[in-house]
Amino acid sequence: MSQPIYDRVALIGLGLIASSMFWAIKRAGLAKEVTGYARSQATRDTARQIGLCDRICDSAAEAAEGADLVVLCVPVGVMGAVAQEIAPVLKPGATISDVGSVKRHVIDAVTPFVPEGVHFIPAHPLAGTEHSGPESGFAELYDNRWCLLVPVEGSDRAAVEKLRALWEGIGANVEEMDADHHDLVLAVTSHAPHLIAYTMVGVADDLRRVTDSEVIKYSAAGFRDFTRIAASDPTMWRDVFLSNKDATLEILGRFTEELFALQRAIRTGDGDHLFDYFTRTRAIRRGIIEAGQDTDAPDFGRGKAKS
Ligand SMILES: NC(=O)c1ccc[n+]([C@@H]2O[C@H](COP(=O)([O-])OP(=O)(O)OC[C@H]3O[C@@H](n4cnc5c(N)ncnc54)[C@H](O)[C@@H]3O)[C@@H](O)[C@H]2O)c1
Ligand SMILES: O=C(O)C(=O)C[C@]1(C(=O)O)C=C[C@@H](O)C=C1
Repeated sequence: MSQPIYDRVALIGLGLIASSMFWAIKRAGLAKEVTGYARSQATRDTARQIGLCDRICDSAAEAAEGADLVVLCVPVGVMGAVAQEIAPVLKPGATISDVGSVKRHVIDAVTPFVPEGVHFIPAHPLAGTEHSGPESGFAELYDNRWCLLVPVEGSDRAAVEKLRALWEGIGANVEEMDADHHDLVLAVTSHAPHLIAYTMVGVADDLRRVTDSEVIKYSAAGFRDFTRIAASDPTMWRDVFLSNKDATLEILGRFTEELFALQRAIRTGDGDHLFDYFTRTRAIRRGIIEAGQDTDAPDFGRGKAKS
């Protein structure tokens, strides 16, 4: 057990990310009290039943009042509205943070409501699953995963370091990044891949009408991975795409160009193009495994990839 970093932490929105934060904060003893609030009565009831948070409140303002750290764990599209709701009760010197998958939009939406004397430090843990809701969280979610802090101009360094200590205390490796750069990187590594998975599963579903249940019956491992990603929360991902429009469209444009080139290589029988392309992409995968970034990958061959 560590020393508490904050006396009181408030988690607004009690889904996968908040519930995992709660269990990890408790595991390490990083806060004296954690309060929580979710919009629906059903979620609050479930949270109480499973012992999520020390105190479940019936409004966001009640949960945030007197907190030293308030973390917005709601979909990106409602961050601004929730910040507006809690702004009047935030205590001077408190930190307000978020976990949204997009940063520029959240900064623009929340900043107007941050009271004088309150520190706003956006964050994004690069960890998740396809599950959502209060029962989906687990203490180990952030272990050895990145959490990116995106301090805004003039952020108080002591407040940033305190938030860094919290994320490190719950298992994450922390780095700082500029908001626009974050949104471009995540468009490549997370947002576009999710859209591609949604599309692939949608195509297979259309095809299913022709082949009956064969798509499901014979679904290969690659396709099953797509279906896992495509099972992610629709509200969360709708908001991600609508709020990271430019970067996602830029990456999808490049994706479409490369897809056309591969399509052409198949049509014209250009095996060299296909072979060179797949050799390049294989090296990327091996690089990720060698860097220890894929904790799900089997151990065999790790660090011993042949060319
Ligand atoms: N799931 C992931 O893989 C992942 C990873 C990193 C970051 N994120 C980000 O974390 C945030 C939360 O995602 P999650 O996966 O925990 O979602 P989730 O669907 O599991 O939980 C979201 C919670 O927010 C509540 N909520 C929605 N609107 C609200 C409102 N107006 N006021 C109060 N509560 C409200 C919902 O009832 C729910 O309890 C999102 O911004 C998402 O972009 C998600
Ligand atoms: O592992 C998964 O299921 C995820 O999709 C997690 C994932 C990702 O794309 O890596 C999803 C959204 C985030 O904002 C961060 C992490």
